Amino acid sequence: MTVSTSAPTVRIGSRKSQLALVQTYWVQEELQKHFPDRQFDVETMETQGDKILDVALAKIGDKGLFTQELEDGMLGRRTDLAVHSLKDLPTNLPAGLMLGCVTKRVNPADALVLNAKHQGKDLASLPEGAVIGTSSLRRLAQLRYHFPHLTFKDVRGNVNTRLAKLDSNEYDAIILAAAGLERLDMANRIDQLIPPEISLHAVGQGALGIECRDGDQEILSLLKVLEDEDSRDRCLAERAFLRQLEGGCQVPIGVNTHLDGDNLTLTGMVASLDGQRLIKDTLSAPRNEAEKLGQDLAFKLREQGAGEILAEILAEVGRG
Ligand SMILES: NCc1[nH]cc(CCC(=O)O)c1CC(=O)O
Repeated sequence: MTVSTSAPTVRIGSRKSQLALVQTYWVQEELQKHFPDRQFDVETMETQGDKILDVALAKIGDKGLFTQELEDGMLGRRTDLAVHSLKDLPTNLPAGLMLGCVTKRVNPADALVLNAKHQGKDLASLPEGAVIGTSSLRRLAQLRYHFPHLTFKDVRGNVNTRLAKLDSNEYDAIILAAAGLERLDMANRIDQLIPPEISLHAVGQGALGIECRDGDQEILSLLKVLEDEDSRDRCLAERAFLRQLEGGCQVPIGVNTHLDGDNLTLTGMVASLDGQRLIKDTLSAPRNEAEKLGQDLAFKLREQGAGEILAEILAEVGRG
């Protein structure tokens, strides 16, 4: 005789933006496919980052702006896991929570999206003074360094809002993550994929990070089916690099990683806001030392002056 025990419903927290929902429904569907006897519900929440749209992101800093309400849900046991774009998940999580899973990464590169009047152009061939929309200090610093003929202007809002501003001629072009456009089925809007020699991507860009209560074995065993080991090891190295450098505010830090068998290579850079100075280096290590690799590269960049650049930015942006 079998006793039927009905396992509790698994509650998944998500932001409400279209991209967040696409990502969360994908996770829900995958979990449902692997565990047809379990029930998976989605609970949407609005985060601070969704509400504050009139202040430049760089000025707000990055203390869980897009994650805190979702984290409160898990700590208060109203939800069991939260789906994030990994790049929005701070490298230090609140006590009681952990990064439970990193999913298979899609293209981590940034993409140039042009206003229709510039069709066929790229970053190098855009006219002098063309206005590029980006709210990321990382994109700003690297693109200024390589393309001093361009001008840059902050752009906020979700992906659809930013595209609407571009199309209404507020900008000549904007920079977005290729991953977000792909997931929203708008890869056709990509005019140029920006190669790593020009701009290193954000830590964790293109992967989803699933957060859960620390040591929640039941949820962790479900999440195992979504884990991609290559993406995880690359992202762990990237996150350790950022954690070791970060002074508590959003700073121009970019990375690139690749795996060659078990050998993991990490390239990282720190740039000044004016794009005048850019410190960049590369290190490799066995993949099972991913986090140590990230830390070691951070120390290497500090030896080359990254600390001074970061201190200047902290002073400039006015937060610690
Ligand atoms: N901070 C916004 C954000 N967070 C994640 C993505 C895109 C998806 C990803 O990088 O995984 C975006 C939009 C963008 O940068 O264009």
